[in-house]
Amino acid sequence: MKKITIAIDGFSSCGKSTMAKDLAREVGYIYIDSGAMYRAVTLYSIENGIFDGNDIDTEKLRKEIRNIRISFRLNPATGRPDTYLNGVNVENRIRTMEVSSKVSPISALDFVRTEMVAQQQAMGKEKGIVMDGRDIGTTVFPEAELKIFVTATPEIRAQRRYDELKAKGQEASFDEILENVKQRDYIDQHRDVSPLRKAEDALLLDNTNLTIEQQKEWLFEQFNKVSGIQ
Ligand SMILES: Nc1ncnc2c1ncn2[C@@H]1O[C@H](COP(=O)(O)OP(=O)(O)OP(=O)(O)O)[C@@H](O)[C@H]1O
Ligand SMILES: Nc1ccn([C@@H]2O[C@H](COP(=O)(O)O)[C@@H](O)[C@H]2O)c(=O)n1
Repeated sequence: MKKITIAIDGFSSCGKSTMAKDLAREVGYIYIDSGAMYRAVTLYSIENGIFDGNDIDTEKLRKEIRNIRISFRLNPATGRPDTYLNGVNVENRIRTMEVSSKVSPISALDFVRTEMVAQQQAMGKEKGIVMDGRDIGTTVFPEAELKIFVTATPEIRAQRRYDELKAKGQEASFDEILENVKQRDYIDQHRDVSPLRKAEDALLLDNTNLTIEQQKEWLFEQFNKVSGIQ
């Protein structure tokens, strides 16, 4: 069967990567978490003096952006890809609240997006890829054969993230997570370059009242419909 490109976009913490990873594993496609790439640039910026409080030294980052290499390698223990920043595994460090609170302003910078989109398009040039993010169906792969746009209420998304952090034994505040989810949604939707929006030809999935199993089943159905006619 001919391989296709699958773009899964949507609001923060709504289950995009959960669906994308499951589908990619089942059908033998590559899975790329594009949000992890923006998070890695943010971590680099925090650790290399690009932030002064919340102020960003954009000129310094502009000079250094071409030297920021992001890659993914399968972690045999989790069966999922870990994120590497210039060869170092940063999977855990990019998931902190500090990175979450600084990532949206970094990802609004045009030169950051140009570099990330180029790296993402290179990763997907052979097709057979599931990529999730905010602009995959609109900018990175506008020709993707299957596009999904996922949403759920902010409260349910914050609750899911809160439960996840608690299950990992990490300190978490529901209110802080909810505020971060809402803030990122706002910045992501209102930035000038590639704002978060549903591509006209994307299928809308509101998974507020769906279980992980139900949304997985729905995605498989869409995949089978589209890949069957390629
Ligand atoms: N339908 C669902 N019901 C309950 N929990 C879910 C559902 N879908 C995903 N989750 C859980 O919600 C949390 C967030 O999911 P996930 O990381 O897949 O979201 P995301 O959209 O990729 O987030 P981000 O925007 O931060 O990359 C995870 O703990 C996941 O297990
Ligand atoms: N294609 C994308 C993906 C992500 N972003 C930005 O990164 C932030 C973190 O992404 P998560 O998927 O890990 O939540 C997100 O809030 C966006 O600001 C992006 O701009 N484009």
